Amino acid sequence: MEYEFSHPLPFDTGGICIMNSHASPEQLTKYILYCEWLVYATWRVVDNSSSLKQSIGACEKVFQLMDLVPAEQFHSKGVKPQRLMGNIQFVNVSFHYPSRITVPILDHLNLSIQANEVVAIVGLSGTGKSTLVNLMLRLYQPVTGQIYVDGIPLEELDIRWLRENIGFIGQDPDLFNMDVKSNIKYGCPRDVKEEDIEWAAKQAYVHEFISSLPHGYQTMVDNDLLSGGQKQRIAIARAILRDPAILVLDEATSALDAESEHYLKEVLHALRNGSRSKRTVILIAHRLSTVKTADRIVVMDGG
Ligand SMILES: Nc1ncnc2c1ncn2[C@@H]1O[C@H](COP(=O)(O)OP(=O)(O)OP(=O)(O)O)[C@@H](O)[C@H]1O
Repeated sequence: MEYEFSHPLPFDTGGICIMNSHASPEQLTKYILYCEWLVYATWRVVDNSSSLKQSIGACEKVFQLMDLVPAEQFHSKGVKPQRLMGNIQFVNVSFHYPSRITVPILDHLNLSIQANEVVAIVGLSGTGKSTLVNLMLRLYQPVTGQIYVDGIPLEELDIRWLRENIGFIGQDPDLFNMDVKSNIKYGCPRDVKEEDIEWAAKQAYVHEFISSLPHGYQTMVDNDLLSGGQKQRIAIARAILRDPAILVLDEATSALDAESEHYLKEVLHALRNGSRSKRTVILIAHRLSTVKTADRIVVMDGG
């Protein structure tokens, strides 16, 4: 609006100046153009000022986050054994979430998982299957009891080292908006070759699917382009590539079609029998077909 109304003023004053021989037509043209640019620039600045204010607000939040001191557990420099074998022991573990202290989730749980064992954890919804994994990843501390990994109490281990050695694949893993190869490589701390990426994809039974994409491993993907089962298999390949001693897989409760269910069964079979890929596998299972592939089934019932 202001931009449109700016025209009459320079024309009127300019016209008077030309008639009085105070300015030439060329000077008037320049003057009008400069006025237009000035008004246009001012108008754009005013127009963008609200988003500028929003950006300043967002920056403040980012700087506040950057100033936060990391939690105490990330400072601790615990034990970093040469190699993780993958033995896990829960001894008399009881737990309730800090926000719901009156609701016990685990009550004196004892569970021993041997290295290279494939254990399926089953149970009704809300019985504490994911909580078990949360405790193992040290996202929470048991209220009483102790968790041991290879015989070492969990809190004595370096937390970064521990988490680097545990691969976790959630029910609905996220893919990043980049090509499949980079998605599989993401977070891998060592240098990997193309063959390693393909090997991991083959282990996760997703190589054929990736090869059928228009640009194979170079195809750009994101969360919305692939099905839940395809995303989970790519996430399994990502986890396998890191070669963790312990792999935790939370099987999707929904959105897993028959084909993906079949593939998942094959993946578990490969993880159990593949010579290069021996590791402890904990499967939070929701389907009988996948449970059958496990060495042992643990039933969670009332903590
Ligand atoms: N962060 C949390 N804070 C408080 N309560 C929680 C939290 N996470 C889970 N719970 C509660 O703890 C109980 C056990 O939850 P958990 O997710 O471990 O069960 P689950 O067996 O894995 O369930 P599902 O099969 O549905 O995934 C539930 O009652 C849940 O509501």
